[in-house]
Amino acid sequence: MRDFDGSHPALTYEYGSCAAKAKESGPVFMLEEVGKRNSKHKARVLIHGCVYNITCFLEEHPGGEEVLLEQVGRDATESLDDVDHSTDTREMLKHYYIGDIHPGDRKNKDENRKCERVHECNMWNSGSLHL
Ligand code: HEM
Repeated sequence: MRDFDGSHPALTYEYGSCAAKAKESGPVFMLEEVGKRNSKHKARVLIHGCVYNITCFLEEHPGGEEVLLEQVGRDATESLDDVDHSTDTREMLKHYYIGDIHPGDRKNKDENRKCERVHECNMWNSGSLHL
């Protein structure tokens, strides 16, 4: 019989005490790694030196799924910046943040840019969720 007290360890971390425990930045990816094994079911992109998993957003994108799929596994910075996206887009990206790109794979203009993330457990009091 499984000893299960109803609290999954991962969920405890994510939604319980993550504010105290969560690291400020995520894992570091090599560009090559971001480019591997992407699909509609696992869609990662690099934007300004930050790595995002946008799988859940593909179908929601107001500009269509296709344009995002073309960027999957790549540096989508220019394509994103070429379109007149609102500041909401930047806010939204924080929710999909999964890590940083290795400093050796960063473009110069991304050097001092800090990747921002939203701690889901903190959404209610961080002001990042506008009700
Ligand atoms: C992961 C990256 C992206 C996110 C989070 C994102 C998010 C959004 C959001 C929230 C909008 C609604 C309008 C706004 O608030 O600006 C939008 C619109 C749009 N996006 Fe993106 N976008 C991304 C990447 C791209 C890329 C790479 C392209 C094109 C190559 C693109 C093309 C468009 C277009 C054409 C619209 C306008 C749709 C319309 O008003 O009919 N987006 N996007």
